[in-house]
Amino acid sequence: MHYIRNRQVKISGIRGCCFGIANMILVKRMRERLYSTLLLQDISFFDYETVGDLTSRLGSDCQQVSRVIGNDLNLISRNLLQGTGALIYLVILSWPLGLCTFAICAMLSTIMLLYGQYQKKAAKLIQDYGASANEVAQETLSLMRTVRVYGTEQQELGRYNNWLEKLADISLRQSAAYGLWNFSFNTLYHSTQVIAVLIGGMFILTGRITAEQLTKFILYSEWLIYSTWSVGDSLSSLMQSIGASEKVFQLMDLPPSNQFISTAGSKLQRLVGHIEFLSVTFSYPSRASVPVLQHVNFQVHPNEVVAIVGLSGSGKSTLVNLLLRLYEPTGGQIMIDGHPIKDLNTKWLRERIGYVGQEPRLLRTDISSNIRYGCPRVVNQKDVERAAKQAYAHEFISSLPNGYQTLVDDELLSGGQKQRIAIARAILRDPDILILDEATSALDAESEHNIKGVLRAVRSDLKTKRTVIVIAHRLSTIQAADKIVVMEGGKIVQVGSHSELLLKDGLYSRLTRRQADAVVPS
Ligand SMILES: Nc1ncnc2c1ncn2[C@@H]1O[C@H](COP(=O)(O)OP(=O)(O)OP(=O)(O)O)[C@@H](O)[C@H]1O
Repeated sequence: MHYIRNRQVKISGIRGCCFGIANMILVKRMRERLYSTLLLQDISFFDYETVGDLTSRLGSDCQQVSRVIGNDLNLISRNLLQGTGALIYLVILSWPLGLCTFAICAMLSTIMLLYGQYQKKAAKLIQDYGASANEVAQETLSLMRTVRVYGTEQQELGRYNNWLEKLADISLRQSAAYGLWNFSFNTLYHSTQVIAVLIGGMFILTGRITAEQLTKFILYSEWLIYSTWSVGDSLSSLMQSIGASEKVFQLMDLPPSNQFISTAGSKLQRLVGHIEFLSVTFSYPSRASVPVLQHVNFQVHPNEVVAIVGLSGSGKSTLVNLLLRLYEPTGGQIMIDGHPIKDLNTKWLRERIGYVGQEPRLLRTDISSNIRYGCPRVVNQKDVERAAKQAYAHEFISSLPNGYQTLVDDELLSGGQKQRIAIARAILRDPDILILDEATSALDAESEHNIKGVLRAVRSDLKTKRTVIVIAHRLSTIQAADKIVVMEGGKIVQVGSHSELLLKDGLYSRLTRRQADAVVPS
């Protein structure tokens, strides 16, 4: 045994190094593959999965899976080979003794398989609970301001502790199972030696084997038992890895969304910007039974500025989501320049749309890179600054110590400043269709005035004519729109210009009156 162990120690350095490298390569490949699969999923996929869960799959789960190749499989195969050799030699030395030892090893293997199965289940639970704990922590830390303002630190700690307790409970059971497994191993290991000495002693007395053969037998049976134990140990950790990896492999096997097949769909020579919604009906996949849009019909002519207004939750942003092909309509269809949107190449279409979302988020990089983000054409710093000027962002950017090179992230700028950067980003693309979803909601009165200026500039600039869709809560920003579409409960209830709609006693005039009342103190 000493000889075997010494040899194992000598080669373990080289083996450890090789498997360390293999491990590193494997983890990297798995993370790359998983990340690229996630990036190519439909948006609806992210309505079901949580960010904390996905990030822990990318992190600790990938690491756990790599142990399978890096260590366990290697140990299992080596010990299986050693154990089989030892068993053959034991049977040759004395078949009755050899069979007794084999029977003990079979018992050990059965216990080991049961233990392995348990470890697999426990590992899966540990990964799930760990992911849930991560999710809570990630959510709480990213909403720190809300937590602080509402004083919910203890509540959040309780939520986190709840998962930690579940984790501790399952880890405790896992340790107990490990103790039981080791106890069974020790008992069976010693019983091999007792059987060898008792039966072997009798065999020596009857002259069936010599004392030297019995000594060899005891040594080799130790080897066999050690190998069986080692296989069991590695198998349980292999099972843990498999338990942890199930979700990782499920995620890695997801096919990419069809919209990422670059050859799919046609590319028009140019995008004119004529948009038609024909009896469009839609429900979000995560709430399939709740209709969000019902038979929506309207059209936007090329170079028109169309405003969409309505109460909160009436489906305004959903219309834009469908136009950006983040979701597919469940009924009816959307036409762009006379072509069904689903027949157009998605990448080509999105490259021609500039979009400013409700809560634009910035990347942790400099302002210039944030403005250039995703721009499909080659642009220089002058273009960036021109776009920033049009978005009325140039002045505040220039006042920062490092100007356009200032490192920003989501926390370092005000809501209005972030929106202005997002508007500059959309303008820099020189899009054929510009979509501003509540782009003025976080802007102060002066900036709102400036954004109205942007809209005016967009309309009057004959060289850069484009179709513009504006979703706004503040009706004062969209009075000059060519057409105003009024939505209520997923349906279009009014369409017309500001003055036309004011003359009718409908939702638009009610909303306008309500906003005017809110501004003028009674
Ligand atoms: N990803 C989603 N999954 C399920 N339901 C959603 C999802 N996004 C929005 N909804 C639901 O769809 C409905 C319309 O939402 P939408 O964001 O389009 O309204 P909106 O008119 O833009 O509202 P607001 O003016 O408040 O932004 C709402 O009832 C909302 O709860």
